[in-house]
Amino acid sequence: MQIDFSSFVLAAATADLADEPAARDHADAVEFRMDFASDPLDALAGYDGESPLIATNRPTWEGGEAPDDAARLDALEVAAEHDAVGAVDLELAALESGDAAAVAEHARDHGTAVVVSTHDFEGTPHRAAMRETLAEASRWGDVAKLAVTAEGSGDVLDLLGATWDAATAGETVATMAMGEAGRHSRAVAPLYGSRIGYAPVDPADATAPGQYDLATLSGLVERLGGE
Ligand SMILES: O=C1C[C@@](O)(C(=O)O)C[C@@H](O)[C@@H]1O
Repeated sequence: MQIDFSSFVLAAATADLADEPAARDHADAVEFRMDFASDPLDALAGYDGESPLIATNRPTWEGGEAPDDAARLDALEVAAEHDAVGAVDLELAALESGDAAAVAEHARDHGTAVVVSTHDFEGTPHRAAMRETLAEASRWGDVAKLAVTAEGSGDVLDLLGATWDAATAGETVATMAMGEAGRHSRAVAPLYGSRIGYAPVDPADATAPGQYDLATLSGLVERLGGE
C-alpha cells in the first residue's frame, strides 16, 4: 500500500497491530514499532488491516529497543516486501555508515518509501544545523525526519524555521519537538511543511515524550487547517 507523503500523514504509532481498527478513524497510516513488539514479523504476516504501515525497528542507540545487529535490518528488509508496508524507517546514521544501504535499496525495489530519521534526545541544535540535517537526510530517502528535544518555545521556533526552509526548498520533511515544551510543535509543524505526525492510540503507549494521543492530535491538526 503506497503512502502519499505529498500531504500530511497522521501515523498511529504502536507496537501492536491489533490497534489498527481503533486507529483507522483518525490515522492515515500506522507506524509499527517492531522494536517494541515481541514477534514483529509474525504480526506483520498476519496483518489484514486497512491502513498502510510504516515499519520502524529502532536500535537502542537511537532511542529504540532493537539490539544493534544484522537481525534488526534483516527484519526491516522482510517488512519492506509486505504489501501493506508503504514505508520503512531507517536512521540517517545507519545509512551513512553503509549498514542500512541494502535495506533502502530493497525497499525501493519493492516500491516502498524510505523515511530517514534523526533524533536528538538531548536538545535542539541551531536552526542552520537542523536545516543541514534535513538536507542530508533528504539525499538518502523520500522523507527526511528530524525529532529534537525542546527546552522552550524558542527551540520550537527554530525547528519550525528549519522545517519551513526545507519544505520551501522542495524537500519532503517530517519534524517534531519531543518533550513537554515541544508538544505544541506536533500540532503546528504541519502548517510549516511537516508531512508526518506520530501519536499513540492510547496516551499510555506513547512512543516518544510529549506526544498527544491520536484523537487529540487529529483534532488539533484538523482545526488548525494543517491536514
Ligand atoms: O521517529 C519517530 C518520531 C517519534 O519519536 C515522535 O517524537 O513522535 C515517535 C516515533 O515512534 C517515530 O519513529
